[in-house]
Amino acid sequence: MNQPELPPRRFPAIMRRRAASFGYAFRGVAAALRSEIHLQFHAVATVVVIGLGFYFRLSWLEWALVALAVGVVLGLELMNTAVEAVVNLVSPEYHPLAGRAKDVAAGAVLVGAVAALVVGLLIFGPRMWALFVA
Ligand SMILES: Nc1ncnc2c1ncn2[C@@H]1O[C@H](COP(=O)(O)OP(=O)(O)OP(=O)(O)O)[C@@H](O)[C@H]1O
Repeated sequence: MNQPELPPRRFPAIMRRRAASFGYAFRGVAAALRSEIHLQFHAVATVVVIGLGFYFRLSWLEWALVALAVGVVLGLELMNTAVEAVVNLVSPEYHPLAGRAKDVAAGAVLVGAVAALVVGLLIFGPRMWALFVA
């Protein structure tokens, strides 16, 4: 008896496209890390914060807050890098709107960094105080 004809196997093709998208995203992160000094600084700060987190044995909730803060800052820094690249592409010459776009993108990073600083001070501040001062 003839077997019923199976539909074409599309699942692997979808998976391949997803994997390619992840590849492009990782390539973007790597390119930004190579070229952006601010992002390199945040990456080093992230490694330091993770080390401190293990040293001070953070709770799950504290790890969650730290992860959120780190993710927000790194994500905004990447978005800022993307905005700068697009602005440089479409407006290499001076234009007030180009300047505003770059300033606002930089402002977004600043807001995220201040929030992350507050989280860091609340979580690590008392522990540092107890370690070095008290
Ligand atoms: N094409 C432009 N038109 C108007 N103002 C600009 C333009 N390019 C940059 N600026 C102004 O100069 C500032 C610094 O721009 P720049 O491209 O040097 O970015 P940056 O924040 O120093 O980033 P990075 O150091 O990561 O390259 C901007 O925030 C903006 O105010």
